[in-house]
Amino acid sequence: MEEQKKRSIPVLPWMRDPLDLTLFQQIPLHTLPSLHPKLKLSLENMGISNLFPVQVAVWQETVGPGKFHRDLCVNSPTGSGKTLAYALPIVQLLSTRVVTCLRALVVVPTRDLAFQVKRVFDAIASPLGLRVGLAAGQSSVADEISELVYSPECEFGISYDPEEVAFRVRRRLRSKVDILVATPGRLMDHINTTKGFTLEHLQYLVVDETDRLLREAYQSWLPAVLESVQLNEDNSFEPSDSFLPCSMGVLTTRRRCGVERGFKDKPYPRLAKIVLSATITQDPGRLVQLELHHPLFLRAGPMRYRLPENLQSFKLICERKVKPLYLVALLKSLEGEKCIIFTKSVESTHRLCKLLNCFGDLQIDIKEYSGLQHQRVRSKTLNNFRKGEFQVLVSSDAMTRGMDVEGVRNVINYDMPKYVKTYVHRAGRTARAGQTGRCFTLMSNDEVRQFKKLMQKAEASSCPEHIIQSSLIEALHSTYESALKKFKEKISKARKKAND
Ligand SMILES: Nc1ncnc2c1ncn2[C@@H]1O[C@H](COP(=O)(O)OP(=O)(O)OP(=O)(O)O)[C@@H](O)[C@H]1O
Repeated sequence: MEEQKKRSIPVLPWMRDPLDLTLFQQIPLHTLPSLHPKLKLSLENMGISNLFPVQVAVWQETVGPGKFHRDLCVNSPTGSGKTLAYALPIVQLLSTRVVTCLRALVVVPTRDLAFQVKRVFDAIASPLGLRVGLAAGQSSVADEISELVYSPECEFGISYDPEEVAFRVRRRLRSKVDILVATPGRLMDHINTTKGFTLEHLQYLVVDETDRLLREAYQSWLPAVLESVQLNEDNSFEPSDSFLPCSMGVLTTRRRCGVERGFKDKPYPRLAKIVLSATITQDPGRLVQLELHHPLFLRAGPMRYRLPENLQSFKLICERKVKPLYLVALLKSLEGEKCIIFTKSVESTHRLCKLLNCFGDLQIDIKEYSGLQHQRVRSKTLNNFRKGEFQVLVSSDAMTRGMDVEGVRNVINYDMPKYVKTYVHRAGRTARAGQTGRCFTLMSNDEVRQFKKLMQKAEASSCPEHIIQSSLIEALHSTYESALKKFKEKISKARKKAND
């Protein structure tokens, strides 16, 4: 009944006829004739020789024949290369810019994801002389401001007209960056309080992990951005793709023009948008907030949720009270392969990590990554995990969205996810970029049915049971007893310390 009700929720008309990404092939870089040579070189330096299907499709609709006449809504699996799918066309389209000002804004939900996306832009935009900024609370607001805006000296010569002087002062501050990667909170700080920070020249807006960003208002960042841009749209009307400085050092932005239905074919300048997620929302009420222009929906196949092609899913059935034993046995069998364990909450993450570290003979370096930790600690842990300094990360769902760590061979759901979206994002930390990967989900007998339903929504063709020999579990019992004792001692010591 509930399922039927959900199915009957209407979707927006443009979502009913998607462009199927599975019909696109990977293509070698040299077959893209318009690709900027420096961009091609940067990609080659990154070890990239082909573009993935989603990247080809977005390129065609932006730089290619589509010419960005429509906004794009992209629903493509985890690890399919969505970051480069938007970064490449934006960098190519900005490669002819003359003066630096903020032309592209990429909004992502978390700070670690913002660092990751900035790194991708840095690699391809810097060789073209484009500057990329970060507004994610990585440093103090003052430091961040100094990286984003500056005041050019003695630029306009002498003037005796007070109106002109006031105008010049207002316009004095300039952007240091062409592209900004931001989290909503810091973005709003800059919109509201940073002098000289302006979105008036913005031409491209990317909303990554759209469903997550639309789920929470985050200080109404989206209306604030659209409003700041619209203020300027009223003043700039000439359709052109170029960005020219005009007289007196003041910049005029010429946004891409579009032909909107209901506007009697009148072209008007607009902000071009790309919104993406592996689990895009279909909720019309949420999607309309994005004010997409004649949107084109790009989706991989007919299903709403799609798992990476080379992902294998397994279920591991055991009684609740012996779950830690099964987990330890599983970790031992994975023989030090890079692995992320997901739990249901930050508290569970902390406890499980502590408990695993009490297993003396496990000989696997295990670290915690959760919202309970200070951001600095979290980022350091993630960097060390990336570098391969330890093999197992125990994480809360802070890690699920977008994070790309090379070489993660296995994901373990210590706690079964409640929602298919959570499964998709957790499992998607492995089997990225066409690699193989496995996702194990621990569950008790009474959770099996619920898990089956969840997997059906994710179009998982099969999810066999992973069997762990009972002899292995029995052999672990005594180690578990002493680990548990050690764990309890540690917990009570920590409590005592906190109370002192
Ligand atoms: N054309 C390519 N060739 C080889 N590797 C690529 C290519 N494009 C992207 N990659 C790599 O694929 C991995 C996944 O890319 P990315 O993080 O953009 O995926 P995503 O679709 O955004 O995933 P998620 O939905 O989890 O955020 C990255 O390590 C990236 O470097």
